[in-house]
Amino acid sequence: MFRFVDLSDAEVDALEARYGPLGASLRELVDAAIRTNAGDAEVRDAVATIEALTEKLRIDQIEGASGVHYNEAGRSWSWGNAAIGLRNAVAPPMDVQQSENGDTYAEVHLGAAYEGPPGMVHGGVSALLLDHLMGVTASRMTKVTFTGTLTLKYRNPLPLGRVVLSGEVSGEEGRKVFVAARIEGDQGIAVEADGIFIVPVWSE
Ligand SMILES: CCCCCCCC(=O)SCCNC(=O)CCNC(=O)[C@H](O)C(C)(C)COP(=O)(O)OP(=O)(O)OC[C@H]1O[C@@H](n2cnc3c(N)ncnc32)[C@H](O)[C@@H]1OP(=O)(O)O
Repeated sequence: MFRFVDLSDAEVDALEARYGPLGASLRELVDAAIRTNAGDAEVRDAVATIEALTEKLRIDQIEGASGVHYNEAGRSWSWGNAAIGLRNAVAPPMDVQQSENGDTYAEVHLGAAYEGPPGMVHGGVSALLLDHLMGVTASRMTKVTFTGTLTLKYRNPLPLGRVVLSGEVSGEEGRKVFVAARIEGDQGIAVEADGIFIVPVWSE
């Protein structure tokens, strides 16, 4: 499930330097595709070019999904992750910062690809980002935790643009870790979340 890979941090850095720009270009492409007014000929041409690029990348592929990896130094990476995946154009990607006391923080720019109501962030996208940040908060990057229950209160619409997420552990009880978190935009808190994260019995 979590796969050990015999790579040094420098080797992981080199791979991230190779594939990171690919993910960034794809995000630009998604935004451009949503917002373009190009005509029939240009769009047909773009489709052919994209299909040719896809063929090129398909030449050498791994089996299945990207997975979660870690190395001997304890570094962990999940390049396909829907919230933080460096190589995943679906992911903003969110970069979760963790302070010494375990509290978490992330600042993300959500553009046209994350729209739900007009000009607003899709509620499911808020849930995705909160779930991930809260999972990191619960795990403190030292143990495996799975989302058991996530309760969301959508208090205000969240305009597209810069959003800030923050979270902290609010309690622990046996294998259950309770986490509180929120996501806010320029007009204040939009979504509040409470979660119960479980340390699975198999990971103990
Ligand atoms: C660092 C990377 C961060 C990534 C963050 C991403 C977050 C995610 O997306 S995780 C994926 C989504 N979640 C899942 O797929 C979880 C699916 N569910 C499962 O695998 C299991 O049901 C799991 C692991 C939650 C619990 O299984 P198990 O270890 O057998 O727990 P179990 O022994 O039944 O229960 C342990 C305790 O947790 C409680 N509990 C179990 N399930 C839940 C639940 N869904 N909600 C609340 N409490 C629960 C039980 O009541 C029990 O409490 P108590 O000790 O007080 O009796």
